[in-house]
Amino acid sequence: MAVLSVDGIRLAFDGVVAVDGVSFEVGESELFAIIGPNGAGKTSIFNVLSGVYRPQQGSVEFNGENLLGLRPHRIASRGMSRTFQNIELFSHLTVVDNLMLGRHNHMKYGALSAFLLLGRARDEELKNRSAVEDVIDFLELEQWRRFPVGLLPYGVQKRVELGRALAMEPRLLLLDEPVAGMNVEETEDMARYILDVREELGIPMIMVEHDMGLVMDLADRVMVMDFGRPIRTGTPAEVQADPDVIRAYLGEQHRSVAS
Ligand SMILES: Nc1ncnc2c1ncn2[C@@H]1O[C@H](COP(=O)(O)OP(=O)(O)OP(=O)(O)O)[C@@H](O)[C@H]1O
Repeated sequence: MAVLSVDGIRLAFDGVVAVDGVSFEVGESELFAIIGPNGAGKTSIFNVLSGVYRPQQGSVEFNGENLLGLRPHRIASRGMSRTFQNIELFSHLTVVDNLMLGRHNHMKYGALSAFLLLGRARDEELKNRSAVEDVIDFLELEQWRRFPVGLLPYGVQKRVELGRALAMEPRLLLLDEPVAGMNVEETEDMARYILDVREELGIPMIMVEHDMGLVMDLADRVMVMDFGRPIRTGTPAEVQADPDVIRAYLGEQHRSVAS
């Protein structure tokens, strides 16, 4: 069954068509990748899914519910969680505190009650702390937990951002260029964590990424975009063999990936 169904999305800004005729589905536990050259419309799709932009046409259903018109925080509270191309963490706060902020959707009680540890607020605080500890274990962040995020190596900061998204206990995870700017070792580490998210946590994901090796290794299916339109959706093998894709986008990269 599809977790997410996107049908016929069109998004334009004052005559500039960012996305047109985009339809796709993401299944349970599926890792769905969106690729395409700069300006192809990938980030715009994420912005439509997370409620930042409202498309002029089309529909988005998440677990059977229409999302169009909902504000970003409402969509997040339904279980759609996102990481960003440029890290969006509080650099002066520690790893633990940044992860706790990822729990805000699960917080009903105010900071004062939590501080005073009153009744249900205390139970909630304990539950949130325990969820954050699970994320720290899962992403092997123990040694960094008390460091301000801004002092950490870049690859670890990206991992903390994934952690913040996981702390929300998402039902769908949107990863916007999770390995951008990483060296080979950091990329391999991140690839392993992404696979663990799918295999151990069973969370479906949509990944926008320029690293073709990573996409072709990890994704179950890939949608290739060009000038705002999808030109092919299929398995990595199908996409890499498609003459339109090779012509429009992969070119030399395809041959080096395939060889
Ligand atoms: N807020 C906006 N106002 C006007 N035009 C926009 C806006 N956001 C995106 N666009 C345009 O929409 C098109 C698609 O942009 P988008 O950022 O979605 O592409 P992308 O595939 O994510 O690119 P990249 O790989 O560089 O991140 C581009 O022509 C871009 O200039």
